[in-house]
Amino acid sequence: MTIEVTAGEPRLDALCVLAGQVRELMDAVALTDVGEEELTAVTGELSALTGRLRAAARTTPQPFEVAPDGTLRHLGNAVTGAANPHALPLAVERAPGGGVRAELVFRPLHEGPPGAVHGGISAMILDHLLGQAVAAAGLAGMTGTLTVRYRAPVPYGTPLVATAEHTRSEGRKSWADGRIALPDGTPLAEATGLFVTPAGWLQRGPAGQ
Ligand SMILES: CCCCCCCC(=O)SCCNC(=O)CCNC(=O)[C@H](O)C(C)(C)COP(=O)(O)OP(=O)(O)OC[C@H]1O[C@@H](n2cnc3c(N)ncnc32)[C@H](O)[C@@H]1OP(=O)(O)O
Repeated sequence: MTIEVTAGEPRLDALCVLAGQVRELMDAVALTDVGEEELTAVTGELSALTGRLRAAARTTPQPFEVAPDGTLRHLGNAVTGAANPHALPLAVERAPGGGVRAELVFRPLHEGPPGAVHGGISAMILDHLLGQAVAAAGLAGMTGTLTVRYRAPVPYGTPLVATAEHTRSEGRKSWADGRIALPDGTPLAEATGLFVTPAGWLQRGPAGQ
């Protein structure tokens, strides 16, 4: 899955490419079977590379910002941020029938129980998607509660589809439902969540603008 980075921003583009390379590194670490000597040698090289990146460092990830095309983006986000190696990254889009959807493939490094994705990783994806469904309805909020029903083990290495939709609002409170499913629609994990719009956001917006 590739995330388009707005043209004309070569440094951010390079940062996202670096983050993608680090994701490959993380996968390689999780699966490597090379011997102890090679592990020690690679650790030494990585330590030197880490030092080079820390030569000029910020204290927070890439912020919420307005991209040159006018859209709001958050390249540092732990779920969607192309500049964050922790992110899949998830590419969320508006669903044709309303709500939001994302296609995703979990990887072996997301393993919790043997052969399946960690429940907390699934919950993280659902949390974000439900939040984005609420935001798509014009009601951005922070998660107040998230309830997940794990119906079947979520596999990694398999194409999956996550969907979510805003269901109702009362004042600053909004609810959303969502699920991670097989491509044929069979639900594996289902969630419902309550999102509260902090009073301050009504004046300033989530990015503090
Ligand atoms: C587009 C991007 C999508 C991103 C999605 C990602 C979402 C996330 O992961 S957010 C991170 C996880 N969540 C958090 O860190 C939230 C931490 N908590 C908070 O910041 C605050 O407690 C917050 C914002 C939820 C509520 O604070 P505040 O606005 O002061 O609430 P408050 O005025 O006390 O209550 C407002 C209403 O919400 C209800 N409420 C507040 N918190 C909760 C809660 N946790 N559970 C249930 N109800 C709640 C109150 O009962 C009250 O209801 P009513 O109006 O009926 O009396």
